[in-house]
Amino acid sequence: MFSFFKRKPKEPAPVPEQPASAPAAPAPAPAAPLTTSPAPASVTPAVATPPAQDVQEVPASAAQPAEIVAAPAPAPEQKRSWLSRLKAGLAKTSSNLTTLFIGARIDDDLYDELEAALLTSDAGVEATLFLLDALKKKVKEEKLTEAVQVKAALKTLLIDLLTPLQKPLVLGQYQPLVMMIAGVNGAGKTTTIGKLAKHMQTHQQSVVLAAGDTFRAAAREQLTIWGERNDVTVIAQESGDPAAVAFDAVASAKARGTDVVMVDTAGRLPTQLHLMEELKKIKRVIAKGMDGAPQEVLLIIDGNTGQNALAQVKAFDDALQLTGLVITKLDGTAKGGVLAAIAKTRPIPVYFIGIGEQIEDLQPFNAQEFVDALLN
Ligand SMILES: Nc1nc2c(ncn2[C@@H]2O[C@H](COP(=O)(O)OP(=O)(O)OP(=O)(O)O)[C@@H](O)[C@H]2O)c(=O)[nH]1
Repeated sequence: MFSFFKRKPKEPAPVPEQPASAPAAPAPAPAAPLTTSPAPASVTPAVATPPAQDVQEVPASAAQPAEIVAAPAPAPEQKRSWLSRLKAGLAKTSSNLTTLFIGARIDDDLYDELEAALLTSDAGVEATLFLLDALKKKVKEEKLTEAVQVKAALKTLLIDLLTPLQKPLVLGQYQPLVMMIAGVNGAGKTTTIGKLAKHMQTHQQSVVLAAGDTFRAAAREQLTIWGERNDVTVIAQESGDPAAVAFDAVASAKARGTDVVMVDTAGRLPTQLHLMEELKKIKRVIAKGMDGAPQEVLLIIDGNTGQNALAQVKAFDDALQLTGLVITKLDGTAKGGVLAAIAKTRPIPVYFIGIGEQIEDLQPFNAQEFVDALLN
């Protein structure tokens, strides 16, 4: 049910036929500029792959007016299945946050319990205090008297807090779109790349992968085998310069007119400064291969990491200027509140969340769905 948006060229407005004697038709109004306002969360693929000679390094939007067209809505049963799996995945975080409302009176004890529950869910001090303050104000202003109303008010506040994180990953804006993927060891980088590549393929996007995890030969082999099985070109090198692998992948995509390049990188801790420098170098070298690339720099975060995730976001963002996050392994974690911490402290778009190992377990982040699953 992965929802995509398609960017397609705008049809020129039809010019009505004029009789020879009629005054000249007025010049057509200039095409509306491509909207940059956030559309509903999703990945956004684009126009069909152009032939290699048409490959451009400027945004397609600059060359050709385009519009974003929503993909057809998913079948209701697929949507239900995702929502119920999301709910099941978030059950641990959810039970901490919801049981305290059962039969509760609205008093200091309730607020204390809620504070403890939010902190336990790793919402962090800043977001927790912000939510509690706003909630107390709302309870007073709206004269709420029932715990269930307080819970509903919390839901509204949480949706408001998380909605700025909801942003689509736009595909088709660049040829190719170059995505660099970073994160600590085991966060789910390679798995996420695989899932995204499959989703993109089903939406007629050609993909090339750069096996930039040159530390582990096994990682390179794993990606190469995966690519062979799934008909995705994988650029890998025996020798270990991840920046060179990324550069080659971009060159290959430009030559072949491939839509998307995803550059895998080896896992590293933000405290390993020389490895963070290596990431910066990979980014610089990609830019030498294509002006403005990588247009997307994603950090993959293990949802079980809790507050440490925030430290990761800050460190990787400082080093790489992240454009998006993917939060994996939200299934089975009690720390799903970390999204609130991110929203309050470093609101970088969360393009996708993962709740399992299957392809369909990675979906665009939707604040309303997420909070519904958390607080219902
Ligand atoms: N339960 C669960 N497991 C996941 C999810 N995403 C990834 N995994 C698992 O997490 C493990 C690590 O995933 P990888 O994709 O290898 O992680 P990585 O970041 O590439 O790891 P390194 O290459 O070691 O840095 C694998 O067993 C994945 O199947 C998820 O959303 N839920």
